Amino acid sequence: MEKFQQSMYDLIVETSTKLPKDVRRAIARAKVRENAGTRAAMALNTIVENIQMADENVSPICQDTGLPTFKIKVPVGVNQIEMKKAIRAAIVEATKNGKLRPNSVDSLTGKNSGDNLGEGVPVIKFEQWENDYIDVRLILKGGGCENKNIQYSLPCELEGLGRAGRDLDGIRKCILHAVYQAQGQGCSAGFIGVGIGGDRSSGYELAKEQLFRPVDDVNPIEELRQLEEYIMENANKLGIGTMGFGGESTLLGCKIGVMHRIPASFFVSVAYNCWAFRRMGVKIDPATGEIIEWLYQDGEDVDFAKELEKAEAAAALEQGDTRVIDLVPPLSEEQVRQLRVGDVVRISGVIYTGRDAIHKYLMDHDAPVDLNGQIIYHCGPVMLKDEEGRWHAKAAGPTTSIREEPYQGDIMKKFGVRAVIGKGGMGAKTLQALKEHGGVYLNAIGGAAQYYADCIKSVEGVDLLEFGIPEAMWHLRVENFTAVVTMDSHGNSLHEDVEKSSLEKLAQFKEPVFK
Ligand SMILES: O=C(O)C[C@H](O)C(=O)O
Ligand code: SF4
Repeated sequence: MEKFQQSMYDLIVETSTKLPKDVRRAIARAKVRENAGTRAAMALNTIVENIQMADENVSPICQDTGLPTFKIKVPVGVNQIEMKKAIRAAIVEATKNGKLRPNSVDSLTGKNSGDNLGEGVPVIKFEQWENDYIDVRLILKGGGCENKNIQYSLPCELEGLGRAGRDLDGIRKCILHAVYQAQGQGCSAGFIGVGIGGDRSSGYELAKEQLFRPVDDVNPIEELRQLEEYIMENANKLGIGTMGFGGESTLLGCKIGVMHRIPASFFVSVAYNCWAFRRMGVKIDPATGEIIEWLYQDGEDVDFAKELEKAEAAAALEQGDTRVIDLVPPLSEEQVRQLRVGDVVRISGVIYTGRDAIHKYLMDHDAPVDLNGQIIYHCGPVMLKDEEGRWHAKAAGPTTSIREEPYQGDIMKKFGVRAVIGKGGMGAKTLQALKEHGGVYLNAIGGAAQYYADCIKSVEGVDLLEFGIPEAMWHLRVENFTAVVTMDSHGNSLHEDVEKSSLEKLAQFKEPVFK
């Protein structure tokens, strides 16, 4: 087994940097559906470009490593303790090499361990089997989509859909509702795994297990096959679209599993995974530890380079009616008030990252830099220091902004911040503050971590690094950083509009389908 650690390192790097073929095909299908020229189509093009860049740079597709989860099947007699040690060592090495972001945080002190190890991290689950090889599967499921997982206890009342009872039709309603409530915040278009039955923990476990099924397999249970097909057809009618910009591609895959339950409980658990569906697997020789075969690599590969050429040609034709506005911070109130929902902005200059820890901190501390007229970027990048001690951004896409909702408006007013960049949109409190104070919300494309890292020309400084790499305030000099205005200072919010219209569309699925 002396090659096992290297094999695990290769698996981690491959999972973090290259999407498997089945996922690529699903994204390519979504591209065909999304109408050229819309914001959703533009977002999908950025996603495709990002996938391509991650391939070429062998760098993380998305900056969020998630909670690395290994599922391993071993022949009887294989030493699991040694395997665990090798996996942990491979995780540390991949983190050191910028293939993973240090993502393991002490829940009580908030301290980032710096190497992706911690109490219960990574997750490693073993099972024995009677085959003569080892099967290792890895999923890197990010936090934004994890936060959109949802569990229903039937019977229940669902907004838009009415009562969901303890039957297949009730399950149908829960799944549609799960897609609706995620909106664009889990970086749609997404994939869902559904677990029917079990208790609260085994139900979620089953839901997550479904994410290991190939996207294009067929459910062997006839009712579930029908339900999967129904969901794929109808969830895409909700009009949420890529990034929640509105559009035709909301769901890329739906896999449903079932287990027994106890008489009093009926859970439907839904695990939501973003488009950056990083899960991979290998077969391992138990004698040497070498990789015998890569999984999820059957079937046709998608030539994204060709797809991009087509998209660029279409975009050139559509350019006409899009306002593209160049912004160089510091921004004035007047400049910001000219921006309207739907405008595309291109930022050049220095922007400051700030996410959960920074927002909490700024509520009762001074800012480490003058933020007047400045732009805050909701982002926790992957950073590497070179031999001369200079920092480089290896992956830097936006994080889910709604988590900052309790703070954002107050912080914008307190420090004179004029714009925030993030993804998934923000709520009524922030919208009101944008109106009162003169501010704007800019939606970047979630998961496009290579695309945005490429816009970062230098790292000019960092404050509050004691919060850990993802939570520190990085000063990033960017060039042509592109984002879409989705909330403006005139009370308009694309997110509010899409949420409202998708709720109306959800209501069309109220009547029973599976009797
Ligand atoms: O932690 C992050 O970088 C982002 C997170 O995955 C998110 O979707 O909000
Ligand atoms: S930022 Fe988006 S793509 Fe990345 S892990 Fe979070 S939900 Fe997934």
